[in-house]
Amino acid sequence: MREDYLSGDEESLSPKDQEFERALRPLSFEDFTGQAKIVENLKVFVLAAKKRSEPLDHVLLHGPPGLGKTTLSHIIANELQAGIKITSGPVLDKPSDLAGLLTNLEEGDVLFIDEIHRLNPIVEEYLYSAMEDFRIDIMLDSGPNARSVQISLSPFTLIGATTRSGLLTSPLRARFGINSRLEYYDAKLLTDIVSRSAGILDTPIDEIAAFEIARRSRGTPRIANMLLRRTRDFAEVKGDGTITLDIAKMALDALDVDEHGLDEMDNRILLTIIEKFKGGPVGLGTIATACGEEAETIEEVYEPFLIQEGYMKRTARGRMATELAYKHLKIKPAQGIGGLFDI
Ligand SMILES: Nc1ncnc2c1ncn2[C@@H]1O[C@H](COP(=O)(O)OP(=O)(O)OP(=O)(O)O)[C@@H](O)[C@H]1O
Ligand SMILES: [Mg+2]
Repeated sequence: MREDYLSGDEESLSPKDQEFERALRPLSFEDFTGQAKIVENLKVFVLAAKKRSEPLDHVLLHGPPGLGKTTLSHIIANELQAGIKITSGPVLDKPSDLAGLLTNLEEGDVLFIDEIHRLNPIVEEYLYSAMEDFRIDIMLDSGPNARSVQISLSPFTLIGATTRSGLLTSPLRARFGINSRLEYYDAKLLTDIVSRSAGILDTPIDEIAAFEIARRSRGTPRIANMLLRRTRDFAEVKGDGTITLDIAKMALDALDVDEHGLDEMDNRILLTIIEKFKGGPVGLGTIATACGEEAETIEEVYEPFLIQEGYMKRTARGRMATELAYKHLKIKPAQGIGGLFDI
């Protein structure tokens, strides 16, 4: 279940979930909690661009799923009072798809390309001149009649979002004037997000219950909102509608979110490294096969959080479980490994 809302794929969400996401999505910088430095900078750049009546520099937003890349892109367009056209890397199959979108942009509009690391390389080449000089050269006809026509574009802002900035080519990356990495949220910020969302949903929630949901949300607003929603179901069925600490704990346990906010797959990954590979180092592909999960998903979704929280390490020879992982799973390191840690 967790994977459904970890993947940002709107299409993978049920219509009810989509409606829910839309209702809770902040629409202005003021509503957007956290990522303070990024937001402060963006506010300045947006204001400056508006003052000069120029389009905002191209923006690259990267970081793990569910931290607010799509949300921020919409906010930037709103704050610029500009139109936004939305597409994604895999959808732009041919240069003509891109050309169609670009020629329809009005001055100052935002073009949002999600999953920009998955652009077809040929399409990407066309994007370079569009980003740099606001023009594209299109080939008309082929064979002896082939000729290239230059089309001028209205100055626009490209916002690219990616969970895998490491996969971007350097020429593409170099063309973004603003490059921001979103970080996981701390429990305090997520408590504010949960409280705000509960307010929008008209669900009474105790502050301490909001904190409990927040601290078990893997540092991720999308997860915090989804856990809030499921918890609200428990409050309505098992309680009087108010989310109390007891209700929150009951719901989170029922959803297999452990005391530290790690979910079933997080724990399976750690357990696999420890039990099957003596704590590592072990390669990502091997872990993936043993866990029955895609290597890409582990690298993009699970691993960043496990590393940030100190459960896992990346070394030149592969992934290793840390002392904290052993403690968390209440496993004593085997002889020879135990010397590494002081448990
Ligand atoms: N800073 C925030 N304050 C309040 N809510 C937020 C914030 N960031 C994200 N959210 C909520 O979390 C949900 C997920 O955010 P969003 O879709 O922008 O993530 P994303 O980074 O684009 O994820 P993905 O990489 O999966 O596309 C949004 O619907 C929004 O309601
Ligand atoms: Mg997104």
